[in-house]
Amino acid sequence: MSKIPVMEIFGPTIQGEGSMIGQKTMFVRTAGCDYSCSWCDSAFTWDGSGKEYITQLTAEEIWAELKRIGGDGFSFVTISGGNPALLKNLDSLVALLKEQGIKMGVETQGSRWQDWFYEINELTISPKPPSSGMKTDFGILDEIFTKLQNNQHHVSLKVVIFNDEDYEYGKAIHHRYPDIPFFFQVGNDDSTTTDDSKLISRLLQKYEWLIDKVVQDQDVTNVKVLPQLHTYVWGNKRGV
Ligand SMILES: C[S@@+](CC[C@H](N)C(=O)[O-])C[C@H]1O[C@@H](n2cnc3c(N)ncnc32)[C@H](O)[C@@H]1O
Ligand SMILES: Nc1nc2[nH]cc(C(=O)O)c2c(=O)[nH]1
Ligand code: SF4
Ligand SMILES: [Mg+2]
Repeated sequence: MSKIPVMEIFGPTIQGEGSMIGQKTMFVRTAGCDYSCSWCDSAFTWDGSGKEYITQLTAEEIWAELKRIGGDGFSFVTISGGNPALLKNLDSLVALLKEQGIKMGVETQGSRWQDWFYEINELTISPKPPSSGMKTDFGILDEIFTKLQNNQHHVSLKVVIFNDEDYEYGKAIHHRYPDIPFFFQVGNDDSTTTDDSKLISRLLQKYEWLIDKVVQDQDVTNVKVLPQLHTYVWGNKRGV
């Protein structure tokens, strides 16, 4: 059986972001990313600092770990990373979870397509704005939405916003794919601090700033504005 590079498996917790916010879920976080966003809150998946936590697991071993820590108390699994879309062989995990009656969410930046996307119940595509330092490949992004358009697939767009330029980028993404549910997400520019009360008041201010922009903007109507809910509860803690 082929092995999947896994950084962490945790839960049950709640989905803190995007279209499934509040959903009780387990998480499987894969290792490795084709991007290196300047503000990545999960840089340990790709910058070498989490190397010792990476294990190579088969789909069956991941399922066994999910059951060991989650018991019968879950029916949803979110696969994030790193970029899980780098892994063609995640099809084995996706098939196994489907067989077990588990619904799945995936978090990816939209830089790669995989055929197993068709099996995902809630696919979140999160293109990266200028502040990340990354360049969006619109060819691949177009391909992803073209492939998914005739499927009853739940796919949404989520763009993290740190500044005005990011906001303009988010709008451009929304206007390019107007039929895809769109989420503006507050950027966390201090993803290492352990001072939770300082972090939360800062993130609340940023949330208010982002809400103000959206409510005053005549060019955007059908969008949602969300914080990373888990940071308000657990700060920058890992594995929650
Ligand atoms: C860690 S990424 C992993 C999945 C995939 N690589 C991606 O970027 O979509 C999961 C989500 O966290 C978001 N994220 C990463 N760092 C963040 C930060 N500092 N503040 C807010 N959101 C962040 C990403 O934009 C993405 O939507
Ligand atoms: N609770 C919780 N919700 C999340 N939503 C997306 C996450 C991610 O890192 O991909 C994440 C995470 O790490 N924790
Ligand atoms: S694409 Fe996602 S995991 Fe990769 S560096 Fe950017 S935020 Fe981090
Ligand atoms: Mg996270």
